[in-house]
Amino acid sequence: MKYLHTMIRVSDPDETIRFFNLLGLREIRRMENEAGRFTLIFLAAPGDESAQIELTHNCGETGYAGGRNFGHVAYAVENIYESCQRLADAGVTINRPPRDGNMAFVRTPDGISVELLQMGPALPPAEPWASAPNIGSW
Ligand SMILES: C[C@@H](O)C(=O)SC[C@H](NC(=O)CC[C@H](N)C(=O)O)C(=O)NCC(=O)O
Ligand code: NI
Repeated sequence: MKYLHTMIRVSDPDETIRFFNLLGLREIRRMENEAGRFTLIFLAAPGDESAQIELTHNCGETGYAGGRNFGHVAYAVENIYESCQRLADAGVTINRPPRDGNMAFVRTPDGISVELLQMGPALPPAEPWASAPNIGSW
């Protein structure tokens, strides 16, 4: 068996694509279904195209409230501080800052939790992250 993708339903596909673009993912294909009034958009990191996230947008459907049964999707990043700074500069809330130089959590525009993990060993503590508080329900 081979892992293919995780699917999340999204209220605003363009806003969600912009979010994942900040993480370095790029759209690799999309499927419009006129009859079903939905669009599927697949994104992956260049060089890691086999690990995809599928965005499902149902026309006119918004206001998703996250089910407790879904946890998060996780990505390994080259530099957790640079990734979080890029997200923060773009207005994304860093809900669980990388105080330990290793792990951070953010959320997609619909509130899906995304874990960011430092590739390899944790980085040394660095401000502003070392003393940054959790934000929101974390
Ligand atoms: C292409 C393949 O990866 C799919 O996931 S298609 C699965 C299919 N999706 C839809 O019908 C999208 C619109 C639907 N209204 C929805 O919101 O899912 C499907 O069977 N979805 C049902 C599901 O529970 O995933
Ligand atoms: Ni699917």
